[in-house]
Amino acid sequence: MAAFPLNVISMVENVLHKYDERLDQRLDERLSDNHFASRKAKEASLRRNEAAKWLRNMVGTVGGRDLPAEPSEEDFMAALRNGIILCSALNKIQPGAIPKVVEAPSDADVLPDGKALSVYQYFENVRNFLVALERLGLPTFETSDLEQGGISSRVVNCILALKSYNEGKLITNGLWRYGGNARASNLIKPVMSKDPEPLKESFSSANSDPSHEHCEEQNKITQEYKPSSEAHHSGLKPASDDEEMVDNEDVEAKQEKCDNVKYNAGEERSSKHLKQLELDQQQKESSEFQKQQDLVEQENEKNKILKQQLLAQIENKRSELLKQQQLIQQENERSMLLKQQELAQLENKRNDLLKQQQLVREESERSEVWKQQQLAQLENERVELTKQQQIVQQENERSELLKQQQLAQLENERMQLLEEHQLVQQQKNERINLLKQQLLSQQEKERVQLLKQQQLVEQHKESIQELKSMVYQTKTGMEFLQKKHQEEIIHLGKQLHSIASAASGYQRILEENRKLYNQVQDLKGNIRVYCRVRPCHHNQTSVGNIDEGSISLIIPSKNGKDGKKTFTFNRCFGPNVTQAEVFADTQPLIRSVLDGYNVCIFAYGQTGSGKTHTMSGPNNPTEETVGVNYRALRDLFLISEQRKDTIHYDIRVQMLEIYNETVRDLLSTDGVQKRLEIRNSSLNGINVPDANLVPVQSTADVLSLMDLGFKNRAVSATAMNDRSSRSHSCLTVHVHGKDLTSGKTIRGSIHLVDLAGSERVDKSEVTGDRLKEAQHINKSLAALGDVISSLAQKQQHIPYRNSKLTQLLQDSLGGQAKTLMFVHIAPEQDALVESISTLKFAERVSTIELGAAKVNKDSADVKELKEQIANLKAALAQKDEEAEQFQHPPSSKSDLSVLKSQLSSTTVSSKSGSRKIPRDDSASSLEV
Ligand SMILES: Nc1ncnc2c1ncn2[C@@H]1O[C@H](COP(=O)(O)OP(=O)(O)OP(=O)(O)O)[C@@H](O)[C@H]1O
Repeated sequence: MAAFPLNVISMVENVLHKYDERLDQRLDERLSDNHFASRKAKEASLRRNEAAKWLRNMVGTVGGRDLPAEPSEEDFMAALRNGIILCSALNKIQPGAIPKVVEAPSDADVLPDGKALSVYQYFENVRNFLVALERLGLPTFETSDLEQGGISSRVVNCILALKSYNEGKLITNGLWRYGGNARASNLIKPVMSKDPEPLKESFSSANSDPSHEHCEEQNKITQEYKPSSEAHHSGLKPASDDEEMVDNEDVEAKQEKCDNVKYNAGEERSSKHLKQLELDQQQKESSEFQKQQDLVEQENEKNKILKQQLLAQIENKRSELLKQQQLIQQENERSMLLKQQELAQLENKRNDLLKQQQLVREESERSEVWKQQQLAQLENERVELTKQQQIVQQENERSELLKQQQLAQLENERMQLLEEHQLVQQQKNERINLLKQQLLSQQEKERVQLLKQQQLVEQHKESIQELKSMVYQTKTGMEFLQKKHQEEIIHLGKQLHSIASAASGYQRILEENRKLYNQVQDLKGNIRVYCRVRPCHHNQTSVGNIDEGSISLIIPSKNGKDGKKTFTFNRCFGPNVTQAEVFADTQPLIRSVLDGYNVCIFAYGQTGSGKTHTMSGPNNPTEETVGVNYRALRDLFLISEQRKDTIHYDIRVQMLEIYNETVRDLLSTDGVQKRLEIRNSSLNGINVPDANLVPVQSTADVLSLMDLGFKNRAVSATAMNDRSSRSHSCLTVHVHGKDLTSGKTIRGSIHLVDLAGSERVDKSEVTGDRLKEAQHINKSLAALGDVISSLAQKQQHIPYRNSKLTQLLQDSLGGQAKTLMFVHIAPEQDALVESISTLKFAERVSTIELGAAKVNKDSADVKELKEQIANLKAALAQKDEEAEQFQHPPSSKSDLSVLKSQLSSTTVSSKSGSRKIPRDDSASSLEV
């Protein structure tokens, strides 16, 4: 947690601690102050109430109407301020003690000036009262004590003293606790009284007979409670009936008391009674005290509860504060965490975005390059197409022209023949008509000249004979002409037949040509091994001399004299060889695939030696740097396009991966990587039925499928190369062709195999899964070596079943199949051991010697084949000539119907396939 919240917490804790301390202190102070003050107030109010109660008893409720039973200090002072109640009470105790009391006007009485009596007018009452008290020796107070702000306790003390005096006077007739001295008693005189006797009387008889005293007392009491008329006379208002009754009861009780006293008269009884009274008084006081103590205790109890409540409240507040602190702390931590998470998320998002941007950029660059390539390709195709269209058009035009010429010629001939025929017929008719006319005239003449006519008949017979012979001659001439035409038409038919057979011969020649072509490929070797050295990453190269067919490695020795090891292959490519040069020897095999052969191209070598570079090219390939895969596919589609008039090709693609001896479909789009089985069927040969076999129309189609395949391919990191492929990938193009003339079908395929890195296990510093992968890779590569070398040695048993790789490629690794292996080595000095092991493997599978021997052995055949090809070319030239001849129509005339039938049969045979007798010049660059 940050330092800031800690400081805050400690500060809050300090403040709380101090607050607690102060709170405790104040509470204590308040409790003590409150306790004392409330106790005092309580006591004061008790005393005030007691005084009020006594005064109300003394002056009656009516007289003391302004004085409530339990008055507040204010009310109490206000009620006594005019001194009437005080004077009345004193006069009750000591009648006539204050002879003149200034009375308050009754409610009905209204002063002349309409105002209440002023305070000063009552001052007289208070002053007289105080003087009387002084005389009685009772405690007094200042007149100002009755005003607001005065000391009420002094007034209350004074009244309670008067009360005690009265009680004492009633009971002990002068022995009372406030004074009790004779001086005080003697001093009591009526104030402003003209008749001081009553006072004198009462105080002078202080030590007289108790019974007398009691009687006196009774008299006084009786006097005190005289009928209302007397009370009225003494200045007090008459009491109400209830009050009167209570007073009477009091009087009766006192009377009874007096009677008892009388009854128990005597010193002893009197003293006992006094003691009893004192005890009562003490009990009363103690009960009073007890009450006060109880009140104090109750107060304490209440204070305790209050304190506890306060403490509980404080505790609650403290715990609430603590909770709030914790919540704040938690909130701070949570917000810190959230901030960190947000930051992390933002960072991740930023990284993702950067990656995506990078990917998008790469993708767009790549697609741009591909677009350009495709555009170039399309342009080429378009140009090619235009050329072909032009050629076809010219051919059509030429044949159309020929036909028209022939037709025109035939029409001319027909017209000529018709004309000739009509002429002959006309001559014949004319002659017949002439003869008829002559005969008619002759008969006429004969009729006329009978004799003459006989002679003439003889003459006519002779001329008819002549005419007959002439008609016969004409007929014979016609027949001769007819015959001649027939012969000519038959000759034309023969010519057509020979042209048709020349066309089919051309197909046969093409077929033979294909065979010869592939025989030549065979002679070059069915298994060919090429070595390729990639550019060195630093100066210390282990590669010595590289010539066309061999490569030597420099073997350093400890004695400083370096050794040299040479390896021989079909061809060796140095670091500066272009991709086109590498592909040059592969190119003829693409035609073989379209001729129905199986071809297998491998890239072998340790990780980082350049396998992918050879097969696919660098990361962003250009027209010059694209690899074998692209070039092979480009040629495949180009040749199939060139042959489209004679053969229809169906091309399909499969892309498989062999990882840890399991076959997986790299063109799977559902994301599920199933383990696939390799099957061998009599119809389709070796195949993987569950893998996707996608029909393609162009190189672009294959490239997009390859992209999908590369994405699906398992690529994992090793200590040597972080882009190392740990599986074999196999792109297979299946070609199914149908000859449009003969209906024959052709099946061929090409496998483009990028093998997994061939490095040794110990050097890869791998364990666990990686070790298992490496073991599987090495095992399958060894199995491939075994199969190829067994094939090269023409052994009886070929161990195809030792690995999934050889099982999968079985159809393309034997018989007529062609195998090309590009062996890659890294030229660096530290890769020397690996390079030697790679080249040894390659030499083992290489058939260079066998191929060479075969070339030597069959060199005569090659010559013969070359001669055959030359002969075939000559034959083709002859056929061309014959075709040329066909363009010139026969000059002789023959029967029209025969000619027509010959022509119609020629057209039919032309439709059935010999319409065009191509030399296929456009394909000549690739074909042979
Ligand atoms: N003939 C070459 N000319 C220029 N650069 C090359 C050549 N051959 C390989 N390289 C470069 O060397 C590096 C490693 O090559 P490449 O990735 O093709 O090796 P590899 O054997 O396919 O490795 P892996 O087994 O990891 O796939 C790449 O950067 C590649 O571009």
